[in-house]
Amino acid sequence: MAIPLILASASPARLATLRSAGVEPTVRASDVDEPAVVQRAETDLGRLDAEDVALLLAKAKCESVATAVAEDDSAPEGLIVGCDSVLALDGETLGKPADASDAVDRWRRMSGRTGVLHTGHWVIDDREDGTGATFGAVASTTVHFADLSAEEIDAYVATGEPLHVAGAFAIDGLGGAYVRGIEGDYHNVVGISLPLLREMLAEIDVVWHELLT
Ligand SMILES: Nc1nc2c(ncn2[C@@H]2O[C@H](COP(=O)(O)OP(=O)(O)OP(=O)(O)O)[C@@H](O)[C@H]2O)c(=O)[nH]1
Repeated sequence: MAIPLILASASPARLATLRSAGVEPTVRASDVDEPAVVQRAETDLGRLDAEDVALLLAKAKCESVATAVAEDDSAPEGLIVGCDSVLALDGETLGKPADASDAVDRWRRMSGRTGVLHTGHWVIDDREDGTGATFGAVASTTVHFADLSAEEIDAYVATGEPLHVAGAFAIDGLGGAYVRGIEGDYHNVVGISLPLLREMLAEIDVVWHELLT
């Protein structure tokens, strides 16, 4: 019997990535107000860098779902995993574009340049016989963007894909032609780093294949 995993994310890409690796999670999205969480933290701590933001939001989502699971007698016990992805470019932390105009502006800056896609991962061991551990980590992947003409940027944004993803690009989608290369974990760009998750679970003595259905 596989150890149950609860994915605290509405991301179809994270779900597909886990499924492709043989893990069938229970999806339970959080309703975290991400800008409010960041603003509150920066009021206390000052400006956060991209990795801090990704980890903070992954933690907030995971904890929100853990609270909901605790209040729901019908919810399965298991390992709760939350994630958040952001693109660091020129010292800025970029999530999903606000609108098409923002996506065009982003690509005008990304074209021919390099950014780093950080995905924060947070795990709460909510198993009945588990460790109760709650901890996080960030995986970072360097992304080299191709040189795009203004016409290519407009055409890509017009597809709508950039509007739904952090960094305004999907490496496994229509944006694949616009990524010249990466250094680091590919799935981390898509939204969840499988090797990092494997290492995190090893910290609580969970062996990866114990998750496989
Ligand atoms: N398919 C794909 N999705 C990407 C890529 N880069 C970022 N994303 C998605 O962009 C979204 C980043 O926004 P997040 O706030 O981390 O996650 P979300 O989709 O809002 O879902 P929650 O975890 O419920 O907040 C995630 O769904 C990522 O999977 C990519 O290269 N390919």
